[in-house]
Amino acid sequence: MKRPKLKKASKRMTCHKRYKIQKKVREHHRKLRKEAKKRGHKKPRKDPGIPNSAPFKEAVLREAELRKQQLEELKQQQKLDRQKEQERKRKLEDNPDDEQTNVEPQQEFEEPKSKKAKPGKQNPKKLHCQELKKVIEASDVVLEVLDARDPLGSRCPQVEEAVVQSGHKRLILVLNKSDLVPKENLENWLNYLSKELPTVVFKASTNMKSREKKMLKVKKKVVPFQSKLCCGKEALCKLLRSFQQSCGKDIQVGVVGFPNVGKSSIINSVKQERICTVGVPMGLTRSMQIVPLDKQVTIIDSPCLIVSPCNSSAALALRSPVSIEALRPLEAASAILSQADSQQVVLKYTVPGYKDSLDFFTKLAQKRGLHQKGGTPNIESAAKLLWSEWTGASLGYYCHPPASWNPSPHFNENVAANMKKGFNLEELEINNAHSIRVLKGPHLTNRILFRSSGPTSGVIEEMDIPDELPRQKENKQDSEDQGNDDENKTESSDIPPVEDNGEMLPVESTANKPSDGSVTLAEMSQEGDAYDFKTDYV
Ligand SMILES: Nc1nc2c(ncn2[C@@H]2O[C@H](COP(=O)(O)OP(=O)(O)OP(=O)(O)O)[C@@H](O)[C@H]2O)c(=O)[nH]1
Repeated sequence: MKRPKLKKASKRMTCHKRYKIQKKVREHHRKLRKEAKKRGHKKPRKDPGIPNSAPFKEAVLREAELRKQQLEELKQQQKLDRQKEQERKRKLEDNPDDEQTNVEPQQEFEEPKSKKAKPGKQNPKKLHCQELKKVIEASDVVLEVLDARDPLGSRCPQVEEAVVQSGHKRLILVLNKSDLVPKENLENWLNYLSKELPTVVFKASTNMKSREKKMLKVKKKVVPFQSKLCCGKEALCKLLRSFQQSCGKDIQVGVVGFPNVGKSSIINSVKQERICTVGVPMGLTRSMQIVPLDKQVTIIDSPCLIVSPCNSSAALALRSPVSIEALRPLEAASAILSQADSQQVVLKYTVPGYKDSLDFFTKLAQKRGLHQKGGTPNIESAAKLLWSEWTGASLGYYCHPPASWNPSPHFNENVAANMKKGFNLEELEINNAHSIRVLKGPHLTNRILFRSSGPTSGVIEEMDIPDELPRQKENKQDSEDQGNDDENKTESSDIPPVEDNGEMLPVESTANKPSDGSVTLAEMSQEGDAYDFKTDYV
């Protein structure tokens, strides 16, 4: 006989009873606190974080983020190992007599180990390239994310060529970080880039904290997200949908670009959720991540493009995800400074005029109170400060677009026309105009004119990456051999050579003359060292 279903007892109670319980709970907590106080326990103090005025705030955050990532990966690895061990034990327990199964699980267990060992031995840059190629191959539309502060410098001819050669893929340029450049400049760039490819003006949401995330989920209607923080989302989504409708099939959209241009931030902004890892450290994304936008459109996040060693020192300094210690800060910062407008630099950093980069770093160190023992200005710290600001996400610098339109070699008028097929470009134009209207430009003192080095070459073929890192190994060996000698070296050993008259040698010449046996920026890249994966991608 079927039993009638019992109705669940209601948890409702009288207010009197509820308040009584709450009071009891409060009393209980008070008692616990009192007892803890008696035992000498103090309430743990809240971490106040790093103040904005702290020097190297971004560098410190970067390192903390990397450490966190490494820890998470280690935990994940340990968890996987534990799971495999448990599985093996369970199989052994199930079939203790079966010799074959005794052997097989062992092999099964060992095989992934050897597979896992491979990536460690293989150059991690190659893995990076493999992932990137997978993303490009899987995509119908490739979004090339450009930093609006240097759009030309964040274009990668190699990726564009790969997309053009595929024949059927489409390429869209996304001008991200448009909040960091003056409006007129943004308009000029939009006009310039739109001649070649569909271009979307974008400003990704940057401070989407977990609290905001919760708020989004709870109060779906009162979302401060779109209006306040993100700009260009509608334009991008409508553009992708217009293409999807013209294709009549589901589409995959790959997001590619150099480190820190905001690929993951764009995906998070479009999804209005913190799905992809975002942060100031360069090269945070290490593998592709598939994010469905809706039923028809899927977005794929990709690891950053690898910068080729043939680029200028400034391009290497701005786009190589090396740790600040691995990079020679004075060399990197001088390369950046040499391409910036000196008057605006003076205005931004509120230092008196400077003769050369060494003079500037000395003055900056004095201004910011960066001193070594004995009170001499710590110019290396000043250089690090400048470098971390320029590779961070808040400094507003901008470049002028070329006077005339010079299409990239792989683009001709036919290719450009082909790339625009299937998109609703009139709608895009209206949406872009709206985005520019809504955006506030950076403050006058936060605008530095920068001379772009032109498109940055990227490495997308695995074979272009060396297997071994001979120089790095040599250096390691050397430093081990030198032992205590190195420890005795002062910080000044990193300072680039200075001419007799006190002037610092040009960046290129200093790049060729490492004073302490360490490799220069260009050398590091050539030998696969620009990405210090030991430090950044353990
Ligand atoms: N001001 C501003 N900052 C942005 C914008 N988009 C991203 N950022 C910041 O730029 C930094 C890098 O953003 P990510 O989304 O991690 O960049 P990514 O291209 O995915 O970086 P990788 O993982 O290195 O490839 C973060 O600190 C973001 O907060 C933007 O539109 N405006």
